[in-house]
Amino acid sequence: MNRDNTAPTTDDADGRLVAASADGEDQAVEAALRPKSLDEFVGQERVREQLDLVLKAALARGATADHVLLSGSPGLGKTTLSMIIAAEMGAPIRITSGPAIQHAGDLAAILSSLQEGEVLFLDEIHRMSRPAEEMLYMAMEDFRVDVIVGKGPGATAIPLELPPFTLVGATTRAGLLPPPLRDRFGFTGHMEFYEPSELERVIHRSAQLLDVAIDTDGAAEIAGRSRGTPRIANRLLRRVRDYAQVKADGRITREIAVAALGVYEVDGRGLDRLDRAVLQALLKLFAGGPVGLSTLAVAVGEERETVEEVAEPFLVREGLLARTPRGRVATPAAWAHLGLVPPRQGSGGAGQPGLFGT
Ligand SMILES: Nc1ncnc2c1ncn2[C@@H]1O[C@H](COP(=O)(O)OP(=O)(O)OP(=O)(O)O)[C@@H](O)[C@H]1O
Repeated sequence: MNRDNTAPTTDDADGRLVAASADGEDQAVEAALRPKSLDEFVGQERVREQLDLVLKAALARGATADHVLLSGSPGLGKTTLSMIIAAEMGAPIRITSGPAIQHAGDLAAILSSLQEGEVLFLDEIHRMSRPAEEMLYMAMEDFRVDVIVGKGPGATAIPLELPPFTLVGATTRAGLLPPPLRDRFGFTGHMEFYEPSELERVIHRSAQLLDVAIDTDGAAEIAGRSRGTPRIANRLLRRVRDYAQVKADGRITREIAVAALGVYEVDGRGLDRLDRAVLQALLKLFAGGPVGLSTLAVAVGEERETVEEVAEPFLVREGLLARTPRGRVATPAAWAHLGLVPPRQGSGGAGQPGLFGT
């Protein structure tokens, strides 16, 4: 395998234990934990089943598999799945990413060195430069690129034939892809967040590979705090393992997992210190809102972008916070989660009586 670029998306890789994007340690350990076949890949039943058909049909025809687009949040297994596609097809894989391809020439160099049937994994495909994107259209459709030689009026396009290859594009936001690019994929798989029971299976599998003893309740406890994301589940498992080794006999039980994740400030629902600070400010200082984003950010001493991009998406997904035209509002579940009682209707607070029936 060839990795041209290892830069992860860093939008929330700021050292948080519950960040969905990969940090350096993750990258080192992940290779060992990645499932190697579709059978080993946990969850994502629909994508797995559809992909299985696509790959088996291509194998039966003796052809290269259709181009595949995988969309979904960081850490849900897009890179893993691309490696599995290559393994199932018995093909080598080349890994690169949109931000690493700034010029069409960068892409031409990669494409022209591919072997027949090779899988090209292009992470963050929505961040590729425009000229490279246009070159990719032709490469995907006709297995051909025009290499421009020279500059200005004397420039000439030299057509270059490419061997058939399978492009696996990954994006966190399929909606950002221009339709001509989206349309050139024969198969699109949308990766969903994982159910806790699926994450439990991921955790048991990883524990076995890491040679860590863990019981059912211990795995369930970690799974429930992993925000639907295998990468976070694997990371929490490693931190709980550390705790179990230092403070106990190395075996992970529910009690150990609860104590360890308490030390790391990841609560029962997977919220960390920042998430809880935002909720606490919203509830305690603004009686549940509505309150403007900037005001909320000042109250927690963070940048507006940090609150909006790092903390809020998960709080919204969990149904703890709502973004409304009048500002941020806490839901009844937020009060319950922090063990607080919402103010009574018409009690004069900044709350918005009636919005959630509180
Ligand atoms: N379905 C799964 N079963 C078991 N482990 C998984 C699964 N999906 C992901 N993982 C594990 O989670 C980690 C992150 O997965 P991966 O790197 O494939 O995510 P990604 O979606 O490509 O993330 P990014 O968008 O940040 O590149 C890997 O260690 C992988 O082993």
